[in-house]
Amino acid sequence: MVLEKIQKANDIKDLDPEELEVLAEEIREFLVKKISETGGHLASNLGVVELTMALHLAFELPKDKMVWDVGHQSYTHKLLTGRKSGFDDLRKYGGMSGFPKRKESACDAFDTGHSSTSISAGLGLVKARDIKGEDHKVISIIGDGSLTGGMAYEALNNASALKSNFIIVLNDNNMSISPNVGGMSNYLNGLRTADAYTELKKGVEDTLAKIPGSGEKIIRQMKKTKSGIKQLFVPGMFFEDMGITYLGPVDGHDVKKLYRVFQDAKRIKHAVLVHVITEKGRGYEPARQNPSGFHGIGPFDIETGEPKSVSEKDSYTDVFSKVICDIGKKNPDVVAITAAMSDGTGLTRFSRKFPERFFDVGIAEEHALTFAAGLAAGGLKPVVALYSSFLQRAYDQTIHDVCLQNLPVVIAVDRAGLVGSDGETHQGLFDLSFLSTVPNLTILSPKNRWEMADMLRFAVDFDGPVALRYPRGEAYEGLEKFRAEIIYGRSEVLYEEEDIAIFFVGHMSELARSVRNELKEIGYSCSLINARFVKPLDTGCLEELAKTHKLFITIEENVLIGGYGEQVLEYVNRAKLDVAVHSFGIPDEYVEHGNVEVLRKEVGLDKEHVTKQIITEFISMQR
Ligand SMILES: Cc1ncc(C[n+]2csc(CCOP(=O)(O)OP(=O)(O)O)c2C)c(N)n1
Ligand SMILES: CC(=O)[C@@H](O)[C@H](O)COP(=O)(O)O
Ligand SMILES: [Mg+2]
Repeated sequence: MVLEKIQKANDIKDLDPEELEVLAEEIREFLVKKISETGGHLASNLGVVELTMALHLAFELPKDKMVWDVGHQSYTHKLLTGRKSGFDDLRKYGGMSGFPKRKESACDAFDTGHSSTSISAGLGLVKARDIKGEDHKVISIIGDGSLTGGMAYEALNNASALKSNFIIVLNDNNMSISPNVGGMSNYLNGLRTADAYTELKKGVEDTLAKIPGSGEKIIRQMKKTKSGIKQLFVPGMFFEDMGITYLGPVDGHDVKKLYRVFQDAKRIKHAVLVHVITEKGRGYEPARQNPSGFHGIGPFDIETGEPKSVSEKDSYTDVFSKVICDIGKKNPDVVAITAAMSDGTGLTRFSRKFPERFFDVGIAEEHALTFAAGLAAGGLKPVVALYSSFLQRAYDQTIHDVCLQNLPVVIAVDRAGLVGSDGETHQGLFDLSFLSTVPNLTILSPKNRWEMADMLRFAVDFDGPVALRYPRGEAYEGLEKFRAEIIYGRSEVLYEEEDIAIFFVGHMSELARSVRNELKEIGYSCSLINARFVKPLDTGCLEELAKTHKLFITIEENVLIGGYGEQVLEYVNRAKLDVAVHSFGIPDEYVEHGNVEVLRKEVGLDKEHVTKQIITEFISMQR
């Protein structure tokens, strides 16, 4: 096997040229096999096999620095830098990450996970290199989907003034997770068909450059002209006009051509963009036919491409997806917005039913929130569905554009809490803290699938901004008999006893309920309260229950700092209530990848740990 010859970075350079094609095939076979067992990001990785090989042939690792945008397509890079055995426990707790990690390898120059950061980070590495007088190349590899994100343009704008080499590789497969959207995507479509121009341009430029004295001047003049003829010579004018040399489009599955263009790119003394055309899912027919379905996938059967396990139960996202359609049918003012995550957030169903009221804005969370604010100011009822960790991008817009004007925008905060295999960059562990500080914003979280539906209806009917937070995965079907009407700012007391009161936020219902059952079995008197609203805090409920309880317990899947528990404690102290407070949540650290149940144990959000801690706390209070 040729792949066996790759034990460490740069080993690929020792292969015979005819072995490269075999290597590409073996890598694809390896990726399909491994990801069919562990799950992971398949389609994007299959698309960049040759591109990654060419990069590894043309550059020297770890001396040269590669920054992979999002990083979900870095599997071949991991293979070529000696991490083959890591694929056995890819994305498992303690195992190899699905994203580049500096702590994992010296060949990973920058950690990624969220999109559109690679050009900024790459430019930073370039400037650091130049200031320190070092001599290496910096290459940022960004996808066409990630090029819809605002940060990429801020970085290009900044990079255009550069006077030293910086290589930006645009990996254009004409896909984000779903088909890519927007004007830049259309522009790239135009360039994609201009294959002949590259050779023509190079030929013309080479010939002109040979004219002694005036050749270079003619080329410069030609690039400045406003006439349409420039198109013929200068594809990629958008970039060229900014001062960034455009090379391409190049066939992203032709290692030799790619290698040659990277050698050309190395010689340019400013920022250069190499436009590479690849095919998402290449080499595995089910992924090629359905790249969205094979973007991020669980274990699957290689023969059929079918997932190995399918849940019969609805996820919280499924409930959102169905109920928002029902709401949309009755209320023509309801519009829905996604930032390139229509499948993940469940909005695809809405998009099919109400295409004119659905907006995929690209990977542009900041814009999504301000756009929603504009829609609301214009009299509509926007529902923006985002993952918790991607909402981090749009914090200012949430404050400045939505909440400051008290506009009735619903922010559906999906993937809140631990998400699992994607790890640190994707865990939704901060939203309660950063949203709770925002005036005018109401924050809700459902205890089960029925409350998810009720809360969504409540949020859409409410005249002001609302964040509705719910996790990845199956919607809880317990506590089904509790379905009291949702009253603004009021918690829901499920069981009222004495001594210990357990307050939980959203999907911590399952844990809180099982802890209470455990405590009841050994004779404790214990109330159970569904917070429902994290903001406003139900202070009346706290005051009332403080009269009959000695210990308040809070449970949330959010960092403890700034979370629900801290707000409860702050109020108890401020109002001088005679009750102790103990909070369970995520400690002040990043939580890595792994199975969610395993991670919950690691952070102490499991039944055994919580029960034991409560008993210890309660006994120590009695002394
Ligand atoms: C800020 C942010 N929003 C959303 C995502 C989710 N996401 C991950 S990959 C991806 C599509 C990226 O498309 P592209 O850059 O073209 O890469 P491809 O998968 O096509 O290789 C999206 C939307 C993200 N990682 N970061
Ligand atoms: C890389 C990325 O950001 C997405 O592909 C993400 O992994 C999707 O996560 P879900 O599987 O939770 O939709
Ligand atoms: Mg793409």
